[in-house]
Amino acid sequence: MINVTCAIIFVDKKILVTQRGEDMKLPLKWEFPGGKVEENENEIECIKREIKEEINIEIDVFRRLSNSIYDYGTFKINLIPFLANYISGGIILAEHKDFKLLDKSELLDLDWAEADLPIVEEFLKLEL
Ligand SMILES: Nc1nc2c([nH]c(=O)n2[C@@H]2O[C@H](COP(=O)(O)OP(=O)(O)OP(=O)(O)O)[C@@H](O)[C@H]2O)c(=O)[nH]1
Repeated sequence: MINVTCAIIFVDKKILVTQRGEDMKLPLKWEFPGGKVEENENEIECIKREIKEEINIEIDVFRRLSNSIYDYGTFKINLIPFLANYISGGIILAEHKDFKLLDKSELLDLDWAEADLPIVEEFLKLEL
C-alpha cells in the first residue's frame, strides 16, 4: 500500500482542484494535489513539498481529515487529506493537465479519482 498525502487548499474561499494528465495513472481524473510520502519525511512535510513541486505555491496546513484506503486493483493507496490555506506563489502546473478554483457546491460535479470520494463527502459535511 502506498501512502499518499493530498491537500484541500482554500484560495480566497474557493477550493483548488487538479486534473491528472492523459499519460498519468487514473488519466483525466480530478484529485486534490499531493503525492507519495517519502521515507525521510513526515506527512506535513510531504504535502508542503508536493504542493510546491506540483503547483508552485506555499500553503499553511491547519487540519487533517480521515484517511481513505482504496484498492484500485493494480495498486492500493492510503490517501491522507489535509485542509490548507494558500499563502503565496503563482499557480504553475508541473504535472497536471488542468486546475479549477471551485465553490464547495461544485465539487461533486467532477469526475473524481475513486479514493477521493469519501474525502470530498467528509469535507462537504464540515462546517467551516
Ligand atoms: N496526489 C494525489 N494522488 C491521488 C489522489 N487520489 C488518488 O487516487 N491518487 C493516486 O495516488 C497515487 C500517487 O500519486 P502521485 O501523484 O505521487 O503518483 P503518480 O502516480 O503520479 O506517480 P508514479 O507514476 O510515479 O507512481 C497516484 O497513482 C494517484 O492516482 C489525490 O487526491 N491526490
